[in-house]
Amino acid sequence: MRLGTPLSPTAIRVMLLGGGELGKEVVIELQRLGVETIVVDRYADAPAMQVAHRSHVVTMTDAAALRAVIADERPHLIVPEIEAIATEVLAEVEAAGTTVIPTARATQLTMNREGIRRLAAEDLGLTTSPYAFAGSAAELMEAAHRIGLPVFIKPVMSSSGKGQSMIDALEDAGNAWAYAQSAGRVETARVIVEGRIDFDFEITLLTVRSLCDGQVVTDFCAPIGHRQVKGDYVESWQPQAMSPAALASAQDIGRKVTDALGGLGVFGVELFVKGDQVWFSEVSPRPHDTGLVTLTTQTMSEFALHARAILGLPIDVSQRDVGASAVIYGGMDAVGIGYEGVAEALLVPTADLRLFGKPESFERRRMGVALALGDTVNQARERARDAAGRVRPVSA
Ligand SMILES: Nc1ncnc2c1ncn2[C@@H]1O[C@H](COP(=O)(O)OP(=O)(O)OP(=O)(O)O)[C@@H](O)[C@H]1O
Ligand SMILES: NCC(=O)N[C@@H]1O[C@H](COP(=O)([O-])[O-])[C@@H](O)[C@H]1O
Ligand SMILES: [Mg+2]
Repeated sequence: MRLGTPLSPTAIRVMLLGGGELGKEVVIELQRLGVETIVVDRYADAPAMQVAHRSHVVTMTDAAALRAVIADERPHLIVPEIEAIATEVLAEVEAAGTTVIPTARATQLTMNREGIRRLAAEDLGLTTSPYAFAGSAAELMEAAHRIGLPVFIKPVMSSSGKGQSMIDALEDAGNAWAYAQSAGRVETARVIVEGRIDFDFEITLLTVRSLCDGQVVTDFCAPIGHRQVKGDYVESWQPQAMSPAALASAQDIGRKVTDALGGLGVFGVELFVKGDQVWFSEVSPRPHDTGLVTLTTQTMSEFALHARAILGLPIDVSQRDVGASAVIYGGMDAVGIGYEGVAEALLVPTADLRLFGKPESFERRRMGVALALGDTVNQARERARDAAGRVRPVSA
């Protein structure tokens, strides 16, 4: 693809659907290459909007509204950034000649847990947790009984743990159903019920499909370990030590899943690991929140890798340093909050920060992240947690 000058007839226009913290870093990388960037999200002043050429506030689950903004902007590339988009519109625009990253089909399959789970387990034969889908509280209870407790319940369309719960008694099925209905990213009366995998650790295997001499090649970043609380990541580190057999198996799964989804760009392949055994959990067809750590550990962060790969440019997945990330939550429901303790946080050796600039804080909304390096993963984790803990969100 020939790059051009933004805001001129030669411009390459990239539209992000979703403008959170992950999209913000992708936009910054695209800006560095002189790409014209347009960000669409459900609310004004989303992080990526603040660094893009233009932005639009659109209900992206509304097919007509999404169609209209795409027709208006005529982007060359559409980059979905969040799990709440009317994906049928992406299939339409792809058929009409616009590139969807990685592909419209991949976004359709991954936006709904049912699509990706059936592809992985039933078509590709990958090992996953036992699972069933339920469309009512009664079906949920029946599925939980069949799979065996404890089970995880998640809305089929959700992310960052929204609407997710774990139950270890059948009488809690009704509450889990109600919670899933109330808190998913999109209203859908369907949940996945998954048996619990008793893993030693879980990883994100960032897998990149890029062009090399006109051929698609697959590269893997070093595995990223992470810790989740209430279905949301709170800490990540790179590399996660694992046996050669488990790593080979993880890469084999990563390759199979991303080959099946196709297209170009970064994928976050989520895997559970116990000894040499690896289970596929899910995959994001875009940069992954746990991959924020690559902002400090890799030669090219996952965001730079995504920007380069989708433009058909060469990439380098090498890791330079051992590092970690720790999430900074808002800790309060308030608009336009302040951040104290930033100087103290940056006094932690090697520490760096990203404050996303989200206009509104919620108790459990991710507002920033601390990054740090170390001689060991443990040292990097301690530093990142220390730095994150020194940042104190305060109301206006
Ligand atoms: N079947 C399972 N067995 C054990 N742990 C699980 C299972 N399913 C989910 N978890 C735990 O919950 C976390 C979140 O689950 P999952 O990734 O499916 O949710 P999500 O809403 O898509 O989150 P995100 O958008 O952050 O990836 C997992 O990373 C894992 O820690
Ligand atoms: N696990 C997926 C993930 O981390 N997605 C990231 O969070 C944003 C939404 O945040 P918000 O809910 O605070 O608006 C998304 O836009 C994306 O950047
Ligand atoms: Mg996940």
